[in-house]
Amino acid sequence: MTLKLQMLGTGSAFAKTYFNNNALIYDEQYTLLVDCGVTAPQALHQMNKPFNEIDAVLITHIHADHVGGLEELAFTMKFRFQRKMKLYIAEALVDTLWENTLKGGMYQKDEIMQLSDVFDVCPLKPAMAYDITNGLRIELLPTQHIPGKDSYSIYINEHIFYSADMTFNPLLLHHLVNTRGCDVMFHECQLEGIGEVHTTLKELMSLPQSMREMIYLMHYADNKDEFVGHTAEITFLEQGKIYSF
Ligand SMILES: Nc1ccn([C@@H]2O[C@@H]3COP(=O)(O)O[C@H]3[C@H]2O)c(=O)n1
Ligand SMILES: [Zn+2]
Ligand SMILES: [Zn+2]
Repeated sequence: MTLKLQMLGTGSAFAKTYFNNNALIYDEQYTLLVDCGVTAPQALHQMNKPFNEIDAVLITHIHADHVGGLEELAFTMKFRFQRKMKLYIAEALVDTLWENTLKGGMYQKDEIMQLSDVFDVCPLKPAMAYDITNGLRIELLPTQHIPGKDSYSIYINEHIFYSADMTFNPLLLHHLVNTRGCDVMFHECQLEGIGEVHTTLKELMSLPQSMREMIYLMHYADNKDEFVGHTAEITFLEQGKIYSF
């Protein structure tokens, strides 16, 4: 199963030269949007890709750079394309996405009263694999990001780890490589400072060479170019480029 991945953006939450860290995953004619941040509508517009060319959206956690574009996506689907997009979301996030994020902007008496009025909601149980298509299997892995906040990484097709936002978890990374056949990691990265809610480049550099070779960095700050050439075997993911795995 070969998948294609294209980052809509590779920036950290407040980056200004990169769009939010959101991805398109392609399996032949099927397109899954992974996270839909504030900048996702603009990024898709620049790629000439209207919302109705996307089959489903999956969200990893509730921060504006991951869900801030959902209101525009859902309104556009409802009023312009007259249909709902499929929304893959951890079951623990369903109520809070509506009550604490979307309801304020989207509520409309008798028309939009709940999340299922604007999305075809598909709640996912963590640590359970789901076949989205014949060639795309996803599993949400609960990971630490912000204290008390549910947040998930994604394990794709039994060999690709997509961290989303998380603090460094070398035990999980070793476990995935040693017992689950992981050989590619798209990992978020804080280039400088202490990683209170993110994983730092320094932490990723502390992994063995064999694991560094698997890592593609994403969710990085505007000064990323200062670090090119200083990441040993680790590679930077480039916004807009299509990768095959
Ligand atoms: N305890 C926190 C909480 C949040 N933040 C910043 O807010 C951003 C929210 O999106 P993010 O991509 O998770 O990155 C977070 C931090 O930049 C932070 O730096 N410390
Ligand atoms: Zn983020
Ligand atoms: Zn976050």
